[in-house]
Amino acid sequence: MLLDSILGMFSMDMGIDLGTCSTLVCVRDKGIVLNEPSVVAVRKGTNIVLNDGEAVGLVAREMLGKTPGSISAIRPLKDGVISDFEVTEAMLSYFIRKVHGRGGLVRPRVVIAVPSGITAVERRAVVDSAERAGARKVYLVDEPMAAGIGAGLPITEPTASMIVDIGGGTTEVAIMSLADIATAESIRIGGDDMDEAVINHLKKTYNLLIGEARAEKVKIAIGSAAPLDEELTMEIAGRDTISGLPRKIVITSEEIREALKDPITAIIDAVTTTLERAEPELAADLIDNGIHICGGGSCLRGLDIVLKNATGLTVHTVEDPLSCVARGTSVYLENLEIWKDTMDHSERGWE
Ligand SMILES: Nc1ncnc2c1ncn2[C@@H]1O[C@H](COP(=O)(O)OP(=O)(O)OP(=O)(O)O)[C@@H](O)[C@H]1O
Repeated sequence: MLLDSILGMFSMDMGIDLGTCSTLVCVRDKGIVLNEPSVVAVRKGTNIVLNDGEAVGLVAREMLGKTPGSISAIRPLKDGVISDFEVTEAMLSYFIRKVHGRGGLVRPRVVIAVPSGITAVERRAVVDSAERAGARKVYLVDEPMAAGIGAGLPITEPTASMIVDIGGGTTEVAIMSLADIATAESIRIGGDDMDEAVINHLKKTYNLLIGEARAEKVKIAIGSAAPLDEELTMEIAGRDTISGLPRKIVITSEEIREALKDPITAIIDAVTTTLERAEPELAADLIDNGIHICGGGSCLRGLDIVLKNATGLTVHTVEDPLSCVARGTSVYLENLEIWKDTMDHSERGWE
């Protein structure tokens, strides 16, 4: 333990929100120092990362449009968990190197936020990947706890705090009290499923094929969960599935809302089931404390309204909803000496 504290002085310990869409890294006393897409550019059909392992994150996304054909973009996390180990390791290793610098004397300790619903095997995979990517010691925290702490909720107090974190691949719902998760639900549905719903709608209704990036743009530009004061329209280009030729159409926010119904209903169901399973005392606290929503998906117009209607509780969107998990990991870093024994961690490493 003493050795670890001394080593800590020579390494730049970091907190990582390893997300399906983006990865954020924060460093003690410096806040968020990296925020890049969780994308890796590899030579097509292989796991070889381009540019000697440097084609990761923003660089990978930029390279994509420029040299199509020989390069494929891999998102190594799916539904919030690692779907491609080798590529995740390459990605983590690049991010750790970028933040820590090659000159770092000692390998860093790393706190990683993971979905609360992942299996022990999946947790192990995250630890192994981070260790091989250059971490000295790896600690895991549950995403809802990190989100609660990052949002400044009183999760260590004897009152209920409820977090709904809607990410790209997962939605995490948790009721917390006394620094522990009392009831939680993690579903593998998030913003990516909304994009897919947009793609399917356009294919089915207009025989128009669009890609994921364009579908995400539609969702962000005119997507909603509840009726808007002023409904919106948008022109969208894609490829006609019958003629094979490019074509443009105009779509409305009403039809996109209808298309998004399934993933949104799944999110609402996860929230109501969690509430139904909560201890009555904690459920009662939530009448005053309300629900806090975060993650990129919480920015969808009207999501707060449909959640309020379904639960009867006040719904607050946390400040800076995309970075609250990362901010929470940085609080864990600050308190690592006190909290580390309560956290899931790698058995190897020096202590
Ligand atoms: N304004 C917006 N309206 C709707 N959705 C949005 C908006 N901004 C971002 N998103 C969506 O939020 C999702 C990404 O959220 P976030 O960065 O919190 O996920 P992540 O942490 O990478 O994923 P996960 O937690 O599942 O691993 C994407 O699906 C993105 O399209």
